[in-house]
Amino acid sequence: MLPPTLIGCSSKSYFSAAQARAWGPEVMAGVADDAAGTSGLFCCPSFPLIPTLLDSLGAAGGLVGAQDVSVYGPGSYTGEVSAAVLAELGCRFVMAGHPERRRIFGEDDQTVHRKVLATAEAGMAPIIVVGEDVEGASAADALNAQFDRWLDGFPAGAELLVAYEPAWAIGRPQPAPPAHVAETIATVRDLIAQRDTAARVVYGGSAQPGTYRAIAAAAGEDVTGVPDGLFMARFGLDVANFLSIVREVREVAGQIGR
Ligand SMILES: O=C(CO)COP(=O)(O)O
Repeated sequence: MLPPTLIGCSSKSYFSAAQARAWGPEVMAGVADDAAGTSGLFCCPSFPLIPTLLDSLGAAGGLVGAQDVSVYGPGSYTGEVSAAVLAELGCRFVMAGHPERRRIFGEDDQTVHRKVLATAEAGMAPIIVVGEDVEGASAADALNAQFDRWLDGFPAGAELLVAYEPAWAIGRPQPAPPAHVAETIATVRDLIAQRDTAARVVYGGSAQPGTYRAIAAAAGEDVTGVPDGLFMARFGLDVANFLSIVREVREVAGQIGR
């Protein structure tokens, strides 16, 4: 079962090798005095930087994931990285369905679905990045379609991390409005409850200091609207920023008994 609170950073293709070498140990030092330590902290770096993060954050109890995976198993697929080798290295997660993969690299639902199944079959947890592409479009409609198409045949009881990341809120100065996030996280939990998966849900899309507290405030009494953590890119690259988000999420999650 995944940790109850998950706070992660996808470094996309931002990190240099030197930055990746520094990030893990600096994050570990920053949580050394925290009872929760590295529990639930994760990083999804680019492929060549995975061993670096496994040797630091991964060896200290944090989790490491890949940003992509081949739809094929090991074999004659030049340039591809199989789920088997990611699992062998020690990855716990593989991302699938990110709007950048769909928009820039043309990945369709079938490709996302194959990557989700390849990840689960190799014993890792897919991070499905779900959400509406256009501001104002129905999040529930988008989520229903993505859950149906991407999780068809998903193994019963397998681990899954759902990242609600509305495409229009990624790479912006501010995240999606907290009330919208809280409402949609509750919808994600409904969809999860309809399936036999051991899933957690996080919010991503310009997530930054203040985001988690604001979502929790917007959710109010209905704590089903509060995600199990956050998934950053830009605002997680800087260790001081990442650590301040870790402290905030842990404090607020503790207040609602997570
Ligand atoms: O795409 C993201 C994580 O997958 C989020 O990106 P930003 O945090 O830079 O908006």
